[in-house]
Amino acid sequence: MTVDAQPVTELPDPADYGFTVVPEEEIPAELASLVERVRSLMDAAAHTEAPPEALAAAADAVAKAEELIQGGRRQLGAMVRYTYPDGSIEYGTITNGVSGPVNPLAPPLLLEKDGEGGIRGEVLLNGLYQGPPGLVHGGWLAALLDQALGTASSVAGMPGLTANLDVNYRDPTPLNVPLEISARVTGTERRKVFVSGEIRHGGKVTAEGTAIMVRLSLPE
Ligand SMILES: CCCCC/C=C\C/C=C\C/C=C\C/C=C\CCCC(=O)SCCNC(=O)CCNC(=O)[C@H](O)C(C)(C)COP(=O)(O)OP(=O)(O)OC[C@H]1O[C@@H](n2cnc3c(N)ncnc32)[C@H](O)[C@@H]1OP(=O)(O)O
Repeated sequence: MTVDAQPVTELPDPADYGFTVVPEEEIPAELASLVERVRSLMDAAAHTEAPPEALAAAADAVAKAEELIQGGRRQLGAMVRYTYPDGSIEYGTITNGVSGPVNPLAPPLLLEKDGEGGIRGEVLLNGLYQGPPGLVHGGWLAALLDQALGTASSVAGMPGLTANLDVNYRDPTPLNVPLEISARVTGTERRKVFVSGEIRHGGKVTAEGTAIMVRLSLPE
């Protein structure tokens, strides 16, 4: 396979393209804690069997909480800048639906470099991500793989968009247990970056995927 999709030495800075960039370490602790609280609230709301009066009182309290944080809304495409322990930098959308640090919908997914050119991470999916009883929804597994595959391409210096994603489900993936995610670049051809990755539970692959990421072609 030819190697034309050369890694760039420095990632493009989204600020040069008009996006707000928030360094991860500058996300207020109070916001992180609110997001965690909302995640927990979503799980509680999805599973509650509390009586109607309690539900009505809870809805009122949530409406009040929402009022408190209105006014001042972040730019839709705002990005977060992560600095890895080796000093290298990575960008993501701050509200990314799979890994955005301020998005309560995103399961807390932290991806780090695996020391061999790829990335790895751990995630625990609760009942909010359920498909079949007790099992993770296949769409969420595909989303997690997509994110990991995109990040693998990006940390290799070749950020891009997913053109094609191919997922195989090998074994049911249980809820409420730690899952391991890994991904790496396997080849390049012109702007195409080929990536592969897996989700494992207890060392066993439950879902695996490959993708073709097409490197961003940015205006000069
Ligand atoms: C703006 C500044 C920002 C700076 C950012 C800095 C840093 C990083 C930022 C972000 C990236 C980091 C992490 C992202 C992590 C995760 C995100 C998850 C991933 C996603 O959630 S992402 C959303 C879903 N994704 C889409 O929304 C894509 C919609 N789509 C398109 O936007 C176009 O379709 C595109 C761009 C894909 C290609 O369009 P294009 O015009 O640029 O290129 P073109 O068509 O010429 O294709 C070039 C070569 O790819 C081959 N090719 C094309 N399509 C193919 C296919 N389907 N299957 C097999 N091969 C295919 C061609 O055959 C040709 O190959 P060949 O060289 O052999 O001829």
